[in-house]
Amino acid sequence: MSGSLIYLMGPSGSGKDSLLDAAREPLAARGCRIARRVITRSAEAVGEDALALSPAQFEAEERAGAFAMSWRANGLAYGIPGQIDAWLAAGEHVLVNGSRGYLAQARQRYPTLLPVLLTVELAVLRQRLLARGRETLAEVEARLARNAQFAGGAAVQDERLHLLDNSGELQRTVDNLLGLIGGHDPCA
Ligand SMILES: Nc1ncnc2c1ncn2[C@@H]1O[C@H](COP(=O)(O)OP(=O)(O)O)[C@@H](O)[C@H]1O
Ligand SMILES: O=P(O)(O)OC[C@H]1O[C@H](OP(=O)(O)OP(=O)(O)O)[C@H](O)[C@@H]1O
Repeated sequence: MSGSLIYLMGPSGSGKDSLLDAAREPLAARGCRIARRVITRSAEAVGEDALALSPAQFEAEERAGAFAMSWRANGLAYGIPGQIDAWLAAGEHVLVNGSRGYLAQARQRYPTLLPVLLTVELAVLRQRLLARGRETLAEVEARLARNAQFAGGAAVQDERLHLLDNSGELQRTVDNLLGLIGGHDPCA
């Protein structure tokens, strides 16, 4: 039987990378892998353990069919390696750091995916983006504006969506993610 795909989404700064880092070991213990993303962001950028490619390299990989999923946002290109299909086919569960803007397309390819939306109060979001210090003030404002476009939109009103609040302690969010996943069996 094929494994389940957990598609994690959330605004920039909501804590997706932090959550995945903190949940890595307990997820692995439940037979759930976290896909390593390919991003056209410099390798020095603080944050997740993603593979950095230049835009030209990314496009070449994309054309060659290297990605199971790929999208553009925040002036960057993001890809999920095609390797996840082999993992899923082998019955392994896979968690990906996805995009709200790409959810509909992701669903077309993986109709049974489990969509999880990480949420955080707006004031906390702004403060976390500023404290992270990775983006310029203009880039932070652009990310908040992108988030405002999603608020109330189809991707966040979907009744199949599982909401996970990360306004408080990260460990509580980790526990809630594990509970959510366990409750839907993929990584139980
Ligand atoms: N529950 C939390 N409490 C306090 N700070 C957090 C929490 N979750 C994440 N952060 C911090 O918020 C910032 C954004 O988190 P990050 O994981 O980079 O978000 P994303 O990957 O969604 O853009 C980071 O500086 C991180 O340390
Ligand atoms: O359509 P959206 O839901 O807005 O998502 C667009 C992209 O932004 C996020 O990137 P990322 O996690 O790299 O954000 P970060 O740069 O803040 O870490 C998310 O993971 C998507 O790749």
